[in-house]
Amino acid sequence: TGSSRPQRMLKAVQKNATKGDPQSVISAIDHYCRHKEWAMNVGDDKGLILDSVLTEVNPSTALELGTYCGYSTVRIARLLSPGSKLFTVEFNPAFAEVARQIIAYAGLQDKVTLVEGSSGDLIPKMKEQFGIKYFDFVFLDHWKDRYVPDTKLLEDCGLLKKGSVLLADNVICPGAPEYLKYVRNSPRYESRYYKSNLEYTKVEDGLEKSVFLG
Ligand SMILES: Cn1cnc(CNC(=O)c2cc(-c3ccc(F)cc3)cc(O)c2O)c1
Ligand SMILES: [Mg+2]
Repeated sequence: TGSSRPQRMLKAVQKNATKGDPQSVISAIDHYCRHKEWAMNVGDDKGLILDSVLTEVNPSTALELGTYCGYSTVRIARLLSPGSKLFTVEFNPAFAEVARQIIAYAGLQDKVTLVEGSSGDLIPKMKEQFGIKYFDFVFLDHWKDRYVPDTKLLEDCGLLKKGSVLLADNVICPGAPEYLKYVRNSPRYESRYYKSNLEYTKVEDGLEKSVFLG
């Protein structure tokens, strides 16, 4: 059988990027997805917003829900301070396999722990399994109908502290209407919408940044 889109993306990285150079991995994926075949990475436009929020928060322990091929994993991990850690959760084993190779190609494997499984199952186990106290930063980019239940789970498991930042992708396209209602109406969050566009297109999309107030 033929290759998959994630496997073709990995090939493009191995062909066009420099081993150990995260920026070249990001550029190789963006070029491939803009000129060869679209893929659901956060992309370069929203990626710049992700970079700026991440740099502002400078998290010690970050969580990503929805690894896919590891594009945003590389974007986040490349900006972490020494000793900081990124945990990323992916349900799909084929995606996880490609992501591991892309993260390793970027040379970021020591900063990243990729956990395979469903976020709903894994979040309650993270404190005990990885000795995590809190997440300073959470990037939500998995199934859009999981954004609300997993945010509630993070709260209930005591994994958010005052000032923890949630950044959610795709709040317009494909959309996460219940999530926007939840964080915008809750007294426990201060939310702000960053208008942008769906990766590699002119369609509107954006990121919602929500600060947990404790
Ligand atoms: C299967 N699967 C594994 N992970 C996920 C979660 N991610 C998404 O669903 C996702 C979807 C889109 C998108 C798809 C089609 C379209 F026409 C427009 C937008 C964009 C994104 O940035 C996403 O994150 C889905
Ligand atoms: Mg997305």
